[in-house]
Amino acid sequence: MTPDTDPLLEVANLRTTFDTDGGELVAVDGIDFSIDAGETVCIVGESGSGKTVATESITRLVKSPPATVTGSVRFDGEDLLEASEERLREIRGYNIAHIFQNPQEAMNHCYSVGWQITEALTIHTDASQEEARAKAIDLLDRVGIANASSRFDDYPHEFSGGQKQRVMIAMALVGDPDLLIADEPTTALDVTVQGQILKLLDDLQEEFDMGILFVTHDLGVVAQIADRIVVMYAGKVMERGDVYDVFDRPAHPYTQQLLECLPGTSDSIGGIPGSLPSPTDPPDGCRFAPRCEHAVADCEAGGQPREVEVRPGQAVSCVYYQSGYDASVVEADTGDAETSRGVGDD
Ligand SMILES: Nc1ncnc2c1ncn2[C@@H]1O[C@H](COP(=O)(O)OP(=O)(O)OP(=O)(O)O)[C@@H](O)[C@H]1O
Ligand code: NI
Repeated sequence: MTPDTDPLLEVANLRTTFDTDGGELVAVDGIDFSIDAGETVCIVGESGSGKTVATESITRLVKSPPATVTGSVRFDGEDLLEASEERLREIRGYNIAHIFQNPQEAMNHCYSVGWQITEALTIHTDASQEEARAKAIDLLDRVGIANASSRFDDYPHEFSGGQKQRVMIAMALVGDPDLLIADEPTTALDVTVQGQILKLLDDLQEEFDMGILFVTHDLGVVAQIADRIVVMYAGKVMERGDVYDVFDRPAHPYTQQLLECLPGTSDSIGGIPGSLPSPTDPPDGCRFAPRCEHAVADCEAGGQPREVEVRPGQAVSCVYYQSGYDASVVEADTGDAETSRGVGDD
């Protein structure tokens, strides 16, 4: 357990909206989460839940306008939403690194990968070209690019998809970031390469004591890497907690359904019935209520239910956990055979 120190990143009441022709689109609607050094937090949720917008709001990568970002994002004691654009550029190049879902888009085709990796280092530190080159080659080697020194001057198109993703990781890690934000970094890759990259992130995390914020809708990946999990739905947090607790005893019906849709389980085909509500016109009450088999009238009134802690560190935003309701109605039957692992001494 981490001692009682401030988290590395503390996001509070983060709200990101876009001005669209259809009106104000609320992509992220007042969410909170934190990450400690050395910890991996996964944000999960269906497509369109606001995962990417939330993570890109942290260093204000979302374009403004049309985006408006409010709330607070404290990183190492500094509020990034108050920081100047110049300061943010410095932070992005050095303290908080991003790996984007699509390496094609994030890389510049006109420059060699070596140049692209070293650029951040030469801009943000007083490293010489030679030092930067040596570090880049070391990183390329460590992310598993064979013959790294001879590939330094190759251009992006000379690398396969999996290699490009590794190059992206090298690029992200060159400044020894304190926080790595990885948005579906392995989705496009085959399972073997995906496994290698997850292992690599894990190794590097241990070495650098990096915090990792990892976005995915693949709960299999979450199971491999997460310490804690934040379940997002339609711009809101539905549930959060230690990954073992949430997987063993998911409290929110949405989390339960997500877990039932894991590949290999009986309901995995087709996903959760229904679709996300309109982000320009979200429903009253719990955002998930229109798709929830347990919903009662109170689920469809007021705002998203306030979060209730169901066990230390695990909190859920569901009417059934409010006073006057019987949470056993929604409590998951996770099937003891599948989760026979002993619940620790928490
Ligand atoms: N630049 C933008 N302008 C307007 N709306 C946007 C913009 N970027 C994202 N959105 C909207 O914000 C909502 C959240 O999108 P976001 O990309 O964060 O979802 P996500 O959870 O990352 O989904 P996925 O799993 O598909 O990546 C969606 O309704 C999306 O259409
Ligand atoms: Ni996304």
